[in-house]
Amino acid sequence: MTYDNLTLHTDKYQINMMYAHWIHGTLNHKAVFEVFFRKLPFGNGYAVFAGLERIVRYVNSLHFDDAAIQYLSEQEEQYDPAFLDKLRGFRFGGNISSVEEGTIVFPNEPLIRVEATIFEAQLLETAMLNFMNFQTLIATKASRIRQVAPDDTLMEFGTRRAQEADAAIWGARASYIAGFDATSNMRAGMLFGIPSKGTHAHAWVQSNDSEEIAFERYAEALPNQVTLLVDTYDTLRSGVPNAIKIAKQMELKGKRMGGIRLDSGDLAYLSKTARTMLDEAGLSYVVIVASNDLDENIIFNLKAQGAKIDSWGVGTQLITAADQPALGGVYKLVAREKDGELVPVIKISGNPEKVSNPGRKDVFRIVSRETGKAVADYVALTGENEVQQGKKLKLFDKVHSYIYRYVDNYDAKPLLTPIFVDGRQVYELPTLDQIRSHHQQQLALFWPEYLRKLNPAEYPVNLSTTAWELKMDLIHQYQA
Ligand SMILES: Nc1ncnc2c1ncn2[C@@H]1O[C@H](COP(=O)(O)OP(=O)(O)OP(=O)(O)O)[C@@H](O)[C@H]1O
Ligand SMILES: O=P(O)(O)OC[C@H]1O[C@H](OP(=O)(O)OP(=O)(O)O)[C@H](O)[C@@H]1O
Ligand SMILES: O=C(O)c1cccnc1
Repeated sequence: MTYDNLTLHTDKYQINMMYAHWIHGTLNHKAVFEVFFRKLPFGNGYAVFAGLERIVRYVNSLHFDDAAIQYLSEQEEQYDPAFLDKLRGFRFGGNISSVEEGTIVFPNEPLIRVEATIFEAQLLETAMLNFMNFQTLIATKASRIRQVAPDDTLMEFGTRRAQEADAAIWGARASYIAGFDATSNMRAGMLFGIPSKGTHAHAWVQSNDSEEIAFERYAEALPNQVTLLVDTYDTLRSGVPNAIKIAKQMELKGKRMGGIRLDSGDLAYLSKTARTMLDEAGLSYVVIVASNDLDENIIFNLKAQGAKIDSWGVGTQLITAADQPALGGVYKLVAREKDGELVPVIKISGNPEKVSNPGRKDVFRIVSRETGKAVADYVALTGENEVQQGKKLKLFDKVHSYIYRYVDNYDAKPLLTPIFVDGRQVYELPTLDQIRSHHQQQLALFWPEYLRKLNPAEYPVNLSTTAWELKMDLIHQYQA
């Protein structure tokens, strides 16, 4: 069965809560939800926000079609048929603001804000988190890999190991946002305009009578772009010498071999030796590609060992974010309509880190006018004007509030951009290349201490005094 409508791509409890609001006549009460995560993945110092394009497409496409209504009518909840009629007319009519894709983001700041009827806002939670959590996770992983190989070619090779087809293509896109150069996935290439690249598999060599014949025939078929996999039988004794032979034959025809690929064994030793062999044969233009369960740590290590690798194919570890396979982004109610007014709400938890920040908020990146570098992100309640007016701000530690400093002479860049207003898309989706360059500009805003891969400095995300006081007031109210 193929069924592309994502409206039921939600948890049942959302539908049940919508139903309960409908039953009690509270469905049109206004609600404000915010998306944020509490902990950075991979021990990284930042995350790379991604997923917005998918969210925009999803919100625009929301509608309960006949098949969805039929399915809902068969549930053990026995929803009232009048509720199902209500769903038939469902369209998202609220506001969504979001951080733009490629933006560097941090824990405990609002990344997406949804303001709508509780009925509408509740439906969106699951799918939005699904898209944002996965794509942000993969973009962050890709960014770490880019950091250790700033000048090399990075190819995303993960489709065969990805958690199914959507993860493969949206993961390829997230990797490209964060600085990968290409993907092996042709569908991702076609859908998103990501450059696609490929070498060949061991099967190509095995399906020919010899390695040399395999190389010759491959180079004949693809004379303008050929990278030969040299490790099927014996990398240094057979693969590299055969590749050199073919490269020389290509030169006679006025062609140049692209590269060789190493996919097993000691990649540092093999690449250095292969580089020497190629150079001695006058083939310094032939690049060395490596693959085989690579991640940022192995690549960093290989570079430290002096490996002569120009191009990296990274699959499993990237597309599955193997060392941390989920980002814990959440969708929390921060304000609701009560007696016709929007009032802030809080979620109390035994774990102090999980107590939510109440109230409808905005987030600003405070950039020093002296250095051009980001100083802190500042989370303020909507309507607080100090930050927009460039007034002196008090930045205090959220755990030890007696530790504080002041900033002035800054630019405050709002991170949340209006995407939907009254259900209408007001944001023009940028091209993928615009998103990539936005990401590069974002990186340039931060001191390297926040960006380093190992034990990065913690970038401050500060609550405004007013937002902090609101939180304390609500905590005290609940305790009383
Ligand atoms: N010089 C090196 N330093 C650190 N790690 C390396 C080095 N060379 C290769 N690796 C990594 O070591 C891991 C283990 O390689 P493994 O021994 O499985 O490769 P292999 O010999 O190709 O085996 P297989 O054929 O099963 O892939 C891989 O993730 C690979 O990227
Ligand atoms: O190692 P990853 O980072 O996941 O990158 C993708 C892997 O997929 C291929 O191996 P596979 O054994 O599936 O096929 P092959 O015959 O082409 O080597 C390729 O050779 C890479 O090793
Ligand atoms: O093109 C390649 O070399 C490739 C593509 C996908 C997976 N492994 C390798």
